Amino acid sequence: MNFAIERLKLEGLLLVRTRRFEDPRGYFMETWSQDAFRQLGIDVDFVQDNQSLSVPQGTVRGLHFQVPPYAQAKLVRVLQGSIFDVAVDLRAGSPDYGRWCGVTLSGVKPEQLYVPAGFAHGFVTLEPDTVVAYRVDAPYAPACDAGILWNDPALGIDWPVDPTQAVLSAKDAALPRLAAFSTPFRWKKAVAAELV
Ligand SMILES: Cc1cn([C@H]2C[C@H](O)[C@@H](COP(=O)(O)OP(=O)(O)O[C@H]3O[C@@H](C)C(=O)[C@@H](O)[C@H]3O)O2)c(=O)[nH]c1=O
Repeated sequence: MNFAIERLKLEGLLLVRTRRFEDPRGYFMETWSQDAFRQLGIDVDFVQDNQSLSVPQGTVRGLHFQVPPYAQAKLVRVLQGSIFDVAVDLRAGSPDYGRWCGVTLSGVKPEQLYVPAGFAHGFVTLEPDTVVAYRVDAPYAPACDAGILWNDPALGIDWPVDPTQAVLSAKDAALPRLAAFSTPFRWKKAVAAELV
């Protein structure tokens, strides 16, 4: 088994550690294995791989999620640089609703964050030229794209960035606060075949 999981403080949120085989050439590691993940209790069918480069340190992307029927679970890793990666529980009825959890991920540590559907996700880059890669289990569906303002005081996220230095897209800077989402979502699993 090349993977081990650590349960984080929000139910379902996992830190996935990967065995790295090092030799004089460098290293080899698996980054995802459907069989191994199933053995660990993570039954997920990824359908899309994403990658982003954030040039300035202090780039904030998030907090993002897709609403049903295209809600997404995400497996996030950093290829280069480092991030403070954050997930916010948006599952109606969850004892953790509205609570956040953050972990540092970097290109030099074989760790990934597994974020189940029902969470908003975002990160701030801690170094210039940071490359983030993640797999998602539902396709991109712009009509289902949603987000919450990264520094909504109601969330109280302790972002390791000076807010006046944070670099955001215009879209992310204009996202609503959590209080704007009054209707709880039904976080049923997305069906890729529904995409036309
Ligand atoms: C997310 C996404 C975006 N796009 C396009 C839309 C847009 O023109 C351009 C940039 O999109 P965004 O500004 O939303 O990219 P970005 O801010 O990097 O969005 C990502 O943020 C992180 C935190 C996540 O969790 C991801 O799920 C995703 O929402 O890429 C796709 O074609 N496919 C996709 O899956």
